[in-house]
Amino acid sequence: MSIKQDLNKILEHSGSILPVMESFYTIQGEGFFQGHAAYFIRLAGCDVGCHWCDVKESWEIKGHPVYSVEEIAQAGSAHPGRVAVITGGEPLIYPLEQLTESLKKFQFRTHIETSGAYPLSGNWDWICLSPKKFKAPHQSVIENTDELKIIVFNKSDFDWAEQFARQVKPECKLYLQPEWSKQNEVLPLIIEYVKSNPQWNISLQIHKFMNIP
Ligand SMILES: C[S@@+](CC[C@H](N)C(=O)[O-])C[C@H]1O[C@@H](n2cnc3c(N)ncnc32)[C@H](O)[C@@H]1O
Ligand SMILES: Nc1nc2[nH]cc(C(=O)O)c2c(=O)[nH]1
Ligand code: SF4
Ligand SMILES: [Mg+2]
Repeated sequence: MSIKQDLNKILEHSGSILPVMESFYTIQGEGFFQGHAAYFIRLAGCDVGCHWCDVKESWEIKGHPVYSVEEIAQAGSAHPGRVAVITGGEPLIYPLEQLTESLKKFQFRTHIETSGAYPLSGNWDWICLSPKKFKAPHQSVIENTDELKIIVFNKSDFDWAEQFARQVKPECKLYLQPEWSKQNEVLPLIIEYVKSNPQWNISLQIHKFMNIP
């Protein structure tokens, strides 16, 4: 079955059940909450197709177990941290109201990592938008973004980043994150860019340096 057919089967349940590739209690390695303990829930399924995606195993829905939103939230509640980060895959391919409602019942703060390629759903304490050239982000996500995180693959990405910086709300945090395999090449450019444009910050994927999930 194609991802579309697998997706439609899940969508019949209106977000009460979701496919989970993995979940883990770790340290947020990126962006504004970098260094904070957080419970990550990685939903399966993405059709954005970034060629440099560091979790391509998350693209397919098939083969990943499906759980109720209560089971998903309950599993995380065993840990002392009270930040839940929903990532993927592209989490917004699913309606996420029921998941965020369940997480709130367990006193979680709800954070999302998204490309914004689908309309916003769910009740979020923090929205991190990492827009992609391969599928443009929805206005509903852009206007509610708390943190804009641009992946820098080459020097043309700085102008591209500024297009989004103009669209987010004024208090939105701005981050430039090197594409992992291009780090040696682009990090010096990012450093110079941030020194000249101090409204931007650098985000490195510190979990990869610490060898943690
Ligand atoms: C795997 S994605 C999942 C969430 C969502 N699909 C998205 O792209 O925002 C999680 C974060 O990792 C970033 N990311 C993915 N591959 C990367 C890479 N090779 N280097 C740096 N960041 C990467 C994404 O841009 C996103 O901010
Ligand atoms: N530690 C850690 N921090 C992260 N921040 C965003 C991640 C993601 O894949 O969404 C991620 C991840 O995979 N691990
Ligand atoms: S949108 Fe996110 S999960 Fe999907 S391919 Fe791009 S980086 Fe990977
Ligand atoms: Mg990751």
